[in-house]
Amino acid sequence: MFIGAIADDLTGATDLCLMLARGGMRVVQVIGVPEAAFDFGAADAVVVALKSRTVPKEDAVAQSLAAARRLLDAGARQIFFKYCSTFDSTDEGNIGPVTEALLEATGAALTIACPAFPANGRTVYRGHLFVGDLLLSDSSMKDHPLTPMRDANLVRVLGRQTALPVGLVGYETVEKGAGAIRAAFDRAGGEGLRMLIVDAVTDDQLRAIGKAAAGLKLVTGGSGVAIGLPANFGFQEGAASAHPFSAPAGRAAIIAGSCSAATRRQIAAARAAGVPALKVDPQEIAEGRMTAEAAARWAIGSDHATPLVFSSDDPAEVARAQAALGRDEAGALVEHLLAEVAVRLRAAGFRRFVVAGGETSGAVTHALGPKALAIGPEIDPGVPWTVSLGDDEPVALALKSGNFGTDDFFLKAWDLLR
Ligand SMILES: Nc1ncnc2c1ncn2[C@@H]1O[C@H](COP(=O)(O)OP(=O)(O)O)[C@@H](O)[C@H]1O
Ligand SMILES: O=C(O)[C@@H](O)C(=O)COP(=O)(O)O
Repeated sequence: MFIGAIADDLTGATDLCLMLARGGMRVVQVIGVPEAAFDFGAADAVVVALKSRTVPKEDAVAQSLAAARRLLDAGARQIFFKYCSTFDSTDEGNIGPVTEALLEATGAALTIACPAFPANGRTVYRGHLFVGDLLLSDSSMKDHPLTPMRDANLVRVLGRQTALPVGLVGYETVEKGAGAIRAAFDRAGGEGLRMLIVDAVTDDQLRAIGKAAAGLKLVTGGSGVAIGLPANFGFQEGAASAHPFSAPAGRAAIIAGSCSAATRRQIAAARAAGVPALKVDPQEIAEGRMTAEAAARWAIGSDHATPLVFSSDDPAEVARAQAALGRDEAGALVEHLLAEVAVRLRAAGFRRFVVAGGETSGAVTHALGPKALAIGPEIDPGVPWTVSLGDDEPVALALKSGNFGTDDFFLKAWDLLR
């Protein structure tokens, strides 16, 4: 194993797997901290998918450390901590505390933090994160149900999450290439800095950052900064690496718990194209007026190829549900219901699921119970099809990050399985 990665959510893990596979590596995604006896097979890179983005920071640190120990014991040469390309976190964490713990576990003096992912419009300039043309704090991420992002200055955001000194490697340095970037790392290390936000606006800059990071025991960021890492171990971008992929036959459904702008557009496009959709509302769930049994029965009874069950709503409605129920309770009610719907659908013969939302994907995947996922073809940047491994009843899962994918994602994803 060359790269051992820890991802703070399920969609982020598949996103990273896709990037490493495109870099020529054989990649396996493990669900949750693997047991000591877990057989990683011939994987060049293993991505452990946690659901640690919004849990209390102590839990996130404990889970991440347990995963890191397994990966280091299995021989991982470099540890990668994957978080969201929109730096989803709160002032408590979990990016800062987990990075601190992983620095200690790996014995690394210094690491980088780079969420840039130009293919999906995430760029970092002078330490500020942009989503498309907007600063993070002006983007729809300011209204995220669990991790509203209202400051685009990542040095400041990360600085609030850690007592360790945070610095910046600016655009002028990154432009000069890997040698200059490595020299900046050395200088920063000499000054006692421990975490460096790194500017990047293009894939070529990310490749240079990856090359400069060859000597770092710990790298942190979005999947974008992983673009240059496989080459450090002799792998070639584009080399055939994916597991042979074949999706199990069976019925299909779309399950959406993301309230992100892209997911809401995708739902609108699917409905406009005639996909039947059932909306589940947190207050109806809390009052027992909507149940998983009823939602699953609706999907099973549908004569459409890909019925859609969703909770996604606009910021005003999310705020209303949160005011009535509490933020975490509203989220948990929806996650549990959608996960149970998936379990009931599988029992009824459904074998193909598109799931929208990182927390939602975590809940659904944990409920379905696979231990690992094999990575299949790319639907859109950052979103591959996957198939569950070591499962009596394998399922094909497309775990879509809330803000990824074109508007027709829920319509076109199935074409790759035909
Ligand atoms: N209508 C709603 N009201 C309140 N919370 C909701 C609603 N729909 C979904 N949620 C919660 O919002 C969170 C969305 O997070 P996630 O699934 O990670 O999506 P994303 O990928 O867009 O971040 C989940 O915890 C989900 O249960
Ligand atoms: O880096 C990214 O943007 C994604 O891989 C990711 O982690 C997104 O998380 P969700 O939007 O919560 O799915």
